Amino acid sequence: MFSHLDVHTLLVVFTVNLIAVALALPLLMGLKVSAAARRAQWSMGLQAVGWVCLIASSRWAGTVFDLLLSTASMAALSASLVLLWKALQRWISPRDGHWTMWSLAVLMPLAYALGFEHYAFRVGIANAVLALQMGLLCVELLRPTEQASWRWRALLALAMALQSVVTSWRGVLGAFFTSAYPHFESPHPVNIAAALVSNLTLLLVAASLLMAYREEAERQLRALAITDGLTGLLNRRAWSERAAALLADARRYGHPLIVLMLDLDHFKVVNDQHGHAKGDAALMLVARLLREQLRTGDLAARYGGEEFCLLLSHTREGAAIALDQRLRQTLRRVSTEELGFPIDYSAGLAAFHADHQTLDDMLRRADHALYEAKHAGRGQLVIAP
Ligand SMILES: Nc1nc2c(ncn2[C@@H]2O[C@H](COP(=O)(O)OP(=O)(O)OP(=O)(O)O)[C@@H](O)[C@H]2O)c(=O)[nH]1
Repeated sequence: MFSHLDVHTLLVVFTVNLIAVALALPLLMGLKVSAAARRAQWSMGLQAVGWVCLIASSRWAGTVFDLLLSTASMAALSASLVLLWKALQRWISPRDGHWTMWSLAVLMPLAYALGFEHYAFRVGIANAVLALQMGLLCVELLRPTEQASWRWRALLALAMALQSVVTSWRGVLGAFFTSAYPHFESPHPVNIAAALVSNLTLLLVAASLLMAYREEAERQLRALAITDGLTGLLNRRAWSERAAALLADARRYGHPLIVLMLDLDHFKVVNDQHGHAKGDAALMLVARLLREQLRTGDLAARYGGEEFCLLLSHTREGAAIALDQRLRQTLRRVSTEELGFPIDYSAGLAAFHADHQTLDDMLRRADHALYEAKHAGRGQLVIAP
């Protein structure tokens, strides 16, 4: 059915489409994108360079240009898969393994160039390594993860699996049936099928990369909506929603729970004496220390300008007082070391102890205790009755 198709034309069409996709991605995504999206863009760009070099190499078959261009092509194709791997690491979740991918991308073109005179060897090894890299990408994509939707992962995995199969076929033909596949444009049915599959998988890859990029942008927007821009802590609204849910759990299961409100002391003086930038640095430092000191499950928010609010779940008064002391000492020491002046805060603590209490009740009690701490001379914790 496909025997009248011409491999050279199919591969040229594929390469033209590949160039179009490589140019369209930065246009559609923009140039100021995340590291993952940038790597995906470069991956398609390198793949296009690889195919242009490979097709150009056939013009100078058997010459030194053939050696140079086809080796460059193998290097570019293999490196493009490494970049795709690195994009996936960010989009799916960080996982080691890029050293294996990089080693393959360095060793394969080297072996290809050194064994250039031995067609069966170089075609076999190049296609085997490319197919292996695609297979590894496919496995990585199919690994269960909560972080990325299965739709684009499945689409990209399908593309990688198909491409890996046809690339292995090419390798087997080149290595063991050399007379049937004397060059990469040979009109062998397997080669025609491979060229058709490449055109199909290009579409799948482009679509899934755009879906992955959109998903990442949506995730970033959602994160922006719930976090404070300066400190990266939860903002007041997000904290209140999550705190209300934790409070409902505490009420249902009878867990102890604490609300702790912190307000930095004499912060206006910090801004006036050291400048607004140092004031911002102080707020970021407090946020960093809170992140370091709190347990998973606790919630920290920047509640107002220089006010922070903590919800400590499964925590009794004694443990909260110990946390306050630890945090206060660390803040005094680290602010002196890093900012050049000490920072302290006043705090109000409210423990959950009455079944009918709402989050607003606890916040009111904590706020009142904080007010008393300020009036009692600052730099201290007051426990609400
Ligand atoms: N640098 C910086 N300063 C902020 C930010 N938000 C609020 N502030 C400052 O925090 C200061 C709060 O001042 P006040 O409410 O008078 O409180 P204070 O000086 O800390 O005094 P006490 O709370 O009574 O100890 C103001 O000078 C605000 O400009 C911010 O995002 N960055």
